[in-house]
Amino acid sequence: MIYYSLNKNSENTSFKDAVVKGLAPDKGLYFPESITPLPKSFFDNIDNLSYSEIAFEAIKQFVSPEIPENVLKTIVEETLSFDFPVVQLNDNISTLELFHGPTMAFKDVGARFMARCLGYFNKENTNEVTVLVATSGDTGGAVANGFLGVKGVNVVILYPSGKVSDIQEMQLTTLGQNIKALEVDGTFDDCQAMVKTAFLDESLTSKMQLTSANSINVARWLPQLFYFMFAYKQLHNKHENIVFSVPSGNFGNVCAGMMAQQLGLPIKHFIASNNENNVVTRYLQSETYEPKPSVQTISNAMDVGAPSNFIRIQEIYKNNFEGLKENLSSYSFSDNETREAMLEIFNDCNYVADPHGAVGYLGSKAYLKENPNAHCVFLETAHPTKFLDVVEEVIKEKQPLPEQIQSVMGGKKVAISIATYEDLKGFLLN
Ligand SMILES: Cc1ncc(COP(=O)(O)O)c(C=O)c1O
Ligand SMILES: N[C@@H](CCOP(=O)(O)O)C(=O)O
Repeated sequence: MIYYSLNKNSENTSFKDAVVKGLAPDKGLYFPESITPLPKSFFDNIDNLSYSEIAFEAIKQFVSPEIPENVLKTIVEETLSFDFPVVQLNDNISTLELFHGPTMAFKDVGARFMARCLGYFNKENTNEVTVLVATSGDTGGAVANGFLGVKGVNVVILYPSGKVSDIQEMQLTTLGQNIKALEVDGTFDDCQAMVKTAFLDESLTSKMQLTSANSINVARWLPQLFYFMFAYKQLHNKHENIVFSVPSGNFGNVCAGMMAQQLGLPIKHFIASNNENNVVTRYLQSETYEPKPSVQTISNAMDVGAPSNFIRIQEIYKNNFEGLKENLSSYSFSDNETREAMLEIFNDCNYVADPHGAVGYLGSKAYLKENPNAHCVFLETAHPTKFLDVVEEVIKEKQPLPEQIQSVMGGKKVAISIATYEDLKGFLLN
């Protein structure tokens, strides 16, 4: 597949180069040159396909010819070694649980897929690659886990000090080996801006090969389209009019859902469910795109003021505002509403949701008021115990800790404090 830069000021490139570079030289995100829908028979036959078979068919065109089919099969099978169950909460609302991987958030699939692609491309390369990651909570842990011990790859994670949960912080600061954590005096947007600046800094890029493991990177972002296909497989015999409510921050996940739809997946509509960081909710109301500094919320991984992937969404819709509005609704909710939703889901559905999933639930309810015939699936993007304080305080019940969470408890935090881009540069050069 050929990829082009959305800033339209760099040369087109291959999948391999897009993965190894992360961001185009003109600072644009890469986007595939074409999307060929899968045949109708693929969707008609989806009941007979395993998750790995679905994923293989769905991603093949985006990674070939650089990743041969036999290698891709192995990458996909290794990536998807856990479950993605849909749980029905009532007649109109289900949740797709995306937290059964090693770090218990939906980032595990993209991180594992990308680590394997980079490992494959790096096999014969003796040069080391430095993977820079900005995280508001979950990407950092997933990338740390996915890339731990990968030969020739150094990972540097930037996270906003005091703005991630305790468990998220342990997941990204305690592993050691080739994983380094930088605790930034700032917000997630500051971390993301520093990472993007580093890619453009020739005094760095002339000395080291930098890439990104944020959804900037197509190998991290595109595998997220699998989720929507996995949910469809589980639901299409029971429900028509499937609508996905995606708790959104950097907008990679909902944009990946739109890619699944471009491949032919019959999705009726998307809902981008936001916390108070609601640049896209405001855009759909006013047609004015006005990023603002992020505010801190209990759904911290969505505390993003300037979402990276919105430009990819604009590209899918060719900047047609009305076309986008037909396919995407967006709502924004306060922390109080989120807490009330967590309690309602617990009392009415006997289900424990995390704050991000609860925002997705609220988006489903808001949409259903106007569209009562839809079946809404909100993505449960992280396990509730990653946000133990908030969850236990709201539902007033102790939660058992899954093995994946227990395994990082009590680890020794190692992180270097930084405040400016110059600090980051100094760290990388040393
Ligand atoms: C738990 C959780 N939910 C939702 C999101 C938002 O996803 P996206 O950035 O793809 O919009 C994130 C962060 O990416 C997250 O970690
Ligand atoms: N919410 C994310 C922010 C980064 O998103 P990404 O999908 O671009 O990596 C996080 O948890 O770090």
